[in-house]
Parts: sequence; C-alpha cells; structure tokens
Amino acid sequence: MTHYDLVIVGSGSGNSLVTPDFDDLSIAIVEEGVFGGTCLNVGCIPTKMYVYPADTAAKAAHAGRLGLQPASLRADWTAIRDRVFGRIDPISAGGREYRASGSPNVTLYEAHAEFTEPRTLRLSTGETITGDRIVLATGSRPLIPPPIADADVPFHTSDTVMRIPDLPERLVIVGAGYIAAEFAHVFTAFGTKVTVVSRSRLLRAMDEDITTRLTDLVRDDWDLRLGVDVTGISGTTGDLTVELSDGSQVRADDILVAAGRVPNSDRLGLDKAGVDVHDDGRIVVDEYQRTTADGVWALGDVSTEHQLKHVANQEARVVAHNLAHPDDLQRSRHDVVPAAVFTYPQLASVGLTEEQAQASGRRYVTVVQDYASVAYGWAMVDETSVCKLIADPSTGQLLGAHIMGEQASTLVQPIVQAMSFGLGVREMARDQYWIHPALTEVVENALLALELD
Ligand SMILES: Cc1cc2nc3c(=O)[nH]c(=O)nc-3n(C[C@H](O)[C@H](O)[C@H](O)COP(=O)(O)OP(=O)(O)OC[C@H]3O[C@@H](n4cnc5c(N)ncnc54)[C@H](O)[C@@H]3O)c2cc1C
Ligand SMILES: NC(=O)c1ccc[n+]([C@@H]2O[C@H](COP(=O)([O-])OP(=O)(O)OC[C@H]3O[C@@H](n4cnc5c(N)ncnc54)[C@H](O)[C@@H]3O)[C@@H](O)[C@H]2O)c1
Repeated sequence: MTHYDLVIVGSGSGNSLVTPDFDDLSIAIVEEGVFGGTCLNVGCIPTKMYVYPADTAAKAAHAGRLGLQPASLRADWTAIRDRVFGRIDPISAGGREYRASGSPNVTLYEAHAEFTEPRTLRLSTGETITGDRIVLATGSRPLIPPPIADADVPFHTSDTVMRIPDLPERLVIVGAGYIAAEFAHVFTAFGTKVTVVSRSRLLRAMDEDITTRLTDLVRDDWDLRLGVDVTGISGTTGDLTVELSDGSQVRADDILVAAGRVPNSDRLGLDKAGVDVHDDGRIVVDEYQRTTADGVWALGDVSTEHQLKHVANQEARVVAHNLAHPDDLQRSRHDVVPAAVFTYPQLASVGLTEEQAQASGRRYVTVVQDYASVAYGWAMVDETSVCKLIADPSTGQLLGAHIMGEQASTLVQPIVQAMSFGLGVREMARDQYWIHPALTEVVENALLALELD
C-alpha cells in the first residue's frame, strides 16, 4: 500500500490540476485509458480538426451564390485522418511521458481504480493506494442503447469513428445531439451519404426556433429520420441493416452511435467510499466541487450537468484552488455556460432558450436579427443565418442568445461576457464601438432592436 498527499483519477481535466502549488505534495495520477482524456484524444480537438476541412468543402459546394463556380472538393480521408492524429497522438504521448518520468513528485499509474474503502483505491494492477485527498475526474463514455448493445453487430462511437480505415459510402448516425450534428456535417461534406436516426428532434436541448431553422437547412443533405427508435440492427461492416420503429429500414456501411454519454461513476466502488451519486449517475458535488465523502472532490463530465470541456476546465481550476487554499474556498460558476455545435452552419448559445424563458413565467422580449441585415451578411450573400436574443424588458439584462450561422461560436462571446458581468443591453449596444462592417454588427443590431421598457 502506498500513500499519497493527493490522488487524481483520470488524466483529462484531472491532469491540469497539478500546478506549481502542489510541488511539495506527493501525487498519484491514475489513468486506465489513453493519457489526456476525451477532449484531446477523441473529443473536442480531433472533431474540430475534421470540421475545419469539412467547412471548407461545404463552402466550396455552396459558392455558386457568390459568383464562384461551385466545387466538389474530394476528401482524402487517409491524409486528413493521419494529419489529425499525427498532431494529436504525440501531444498525448508527450503528456504521458512528462507525468511518467518528468514530474518528480508525480507517480503515474496506468490502471483502473476502484474504491475498497474511504480514500483507499485498489488498482487493476493489484496495487492499493491511499490519499489524504482524492479527485475524481473520470469523465463519461458513450451510451449504447439496448437494441444496438444487444446485437452482435459492429458499430462505431465517437471513440473510434475518426480512425476508420476508409470513408464509408453510407453512414447511419443514431442520435441527433451535438456529436451526431457535428459528424453528420463532417461525413456529408466528405461525400458520405448520411442518415440521422433519432427519437428526438435535432439538438433537442437548444432553442427550438434555431433548431427548426437548422433542420430545414440540412434536410436536403442529411436523410433525417426523426421521431423514430432503432429497433434492431443486423449484418456486418459494409452491409448493415438498421430497422426503425416506423417499420422502415436503412442500409449502411457503418453505424455511428451518438445517443448521449453516461458518467464514469459506476465502476468506481463509490458506495464503499461514501460518495453519493444522482439518479442519472452524476457524482453529487457542492458548489466547491466537494463530494459527500470527506477529502474527495469531483469535476468534469463525471459530476457536471454540462458535459463541456470549458466547464471541466473551470471546475479543475476551482478544485486546484480549493485544494491549495482550504480556508478560502472558491465556488464553481454554472450560471452563464455557453456552448457551440460545430455543424454546418454553426450553432452557439448561452443562457435561457425561449422555451425555458416561457416556462419560467417571467416577462421577456426577443428579437431575431438576420445576418442578411448587415453589410457583412450581404457580402456573404447569406439568407438563412440569425442571431436571436432574449432579454428582460424591465431590467434590460440579457437572458439568452442563440445564433445560427458562420462564426456563431465567436459571435456569441461578447454576449457571454455581457451576461457574465451584468452588462445591460443598452450599455452594451451604445457604450462601445462595433467595428464596421464586421459580422458583429448583427449582434449590435439585435441589441438595438430589443424593445425594453
Ligand atoms: C466527440 C466529442 C466532441 C466534443 N467536442 C466538444 C467541444 O467541441 N467543446 C466542448 O466544450 N466539449 C466537447 N466535448 C466534451 C468534452 O470532451 C468533455 O466535456 C471533456 O473532455 C470532459 O473532461 P473530463 O476531464 O471530465 O473527462 P475525460 O477527459 O473523459 O477524462 C476522464 C479520464 O478518466 C479515465 N478514467 C475513467 N474511469 C477511470 C477509473 N476508474 N480509473 C482510472 N481512470 C479512469 C478515462 O480513461 C479518461 O481518460 C466533446 C466530447 C466528445 C465525445
Ligand atoms: N461542440 C461541443 O461542445 C460538443 C460536441 C460533441 C459533444 N459534446 C458533449 O458531449 C455530450 C454527448 O453528446 P451526444 O451527441 O452523444 O449527446 P446529446 O445528449 O447531445 O444527444 C443525444 C441524442 O441521442 C438521442 N437518443 C438517446 N437515446 C436514444 C435511443 N435509444 N435511440 C435513438 N436516439 C437516442 C437523443 O434523442 C439525442 O438526440 C453532449 O451533450 C455535449 O455536452 C459537446
């Protein structure tokens, strides 16, 4: 049995906890998978490295409206795949090497960890380690719905689909959330015929007005089968059949399951450690990221309602501070959490959707400003993109923003800033310059159009 001042389980956001504040502590990091976690290896970063060439191809295909000959850019899947992982794999390997042999006070265990009693972890290597303080940063994994899990048929998840040997001709994507929307764009732009199968509408958590517009736009490019369940799958790679609850069938070469992600809390022996979990499997934490067990903290996908890397990063900073300053605890902030979906066109949002504003019973006003109403939108010959704002007419504060169109993930940032710091609509619109004729003018005009008391 080896004792440490601090044990961290999970090398994704957990790895970033180890700051110079902890140079005098003995630290163990336990990682059962590839070093660096989801975002680096199979999540945010590689997906966006696929999205960028996909955006380029999609723009070339839609260039006719600009007076350019539309082009069908052929994707060299092998070249793109090898470029993406040629960049990422060495970063993961370098991070692993640094923790394995370059950090004097850190010991890296490459094993699965599970509690046997409070603050005591048994590793799959047979070793037992104990910690004065333990941080659980074990993330989440893809949920595989029963008909697919029960069938003895090959399928992909986001963990594997980016490394497939060849671009499939036909791909069925199960799910209509973030992962489905991003991969549907990537594979469609690269030339694959994509069918999206989901029991819900596209991106059900986002503002319905915006997702309805997105659905209308992608309908011609993606074969959408919404409001149905997968009832069975059969066949083998290259010749798969997916049965749907409406009685129809879809043929495919590959299947990508993107039906949500479940927290990795179930294989941690948490009941032996006194760590409580919510019904949906998330570890219960307070505003300081403390679990219900003394000395045990949790962060990121395993405990949060927002499975987003910027949230995991913020929580990791809070945990790092709180471990180093037990008498001056900081709170995690979850009131203004933005998100973007890197599909085509991009979506970005922050704050309340209109449905949530309505359900809250509060007074609110909205505006939907077209990109087409500003000069940069004319330059783009854009006729579909929008910036929707929701505000409280009596306080003049923004309640939410939902953007669909080019640069949406960037355009939303000034709104995130205003909401985070309590900047009112009028001050934001008029007490600063907005560069002319930048696309940000669509945000400026939307602010000016809100009818406040
Ligand atoms: C395809 C995809 C695209 C995404 N794109 C974005 C995006 O664009 N923007 C964004 O904000 N978010 C995105 N996300 C979400 C983001 O990746 C996650 O929110 C974030 O990586 C979670 O970080 P984490 O540290 O909580 O967990 P992880 O990074 O998953 O780290 C957890 C680690 O713990 C290890 N582990 C688990 N259990 C044990 C155990 N018992 N013992 C030892 N080790 C264990 C795992 O192997 C893993 O390495 C994306 C996710 C996916 C899947
Ligand atoms: N750009 C980003 O920030 C980004 C990108 C990718 C993933 N992520 C994070 O990862 C999380 C997981 O992504 P996701 O797309 O897997 O989940 P999601 O929760 O966004 O969407 C899940 C989808 O699967 C559908 N579904 C669930 N069960 C089903 C079943 N049995 N049959 C058919 N469809 C079913 C749901 O209706 C929904 O459309 C996201 O919630 C997000 O937080 C973020």
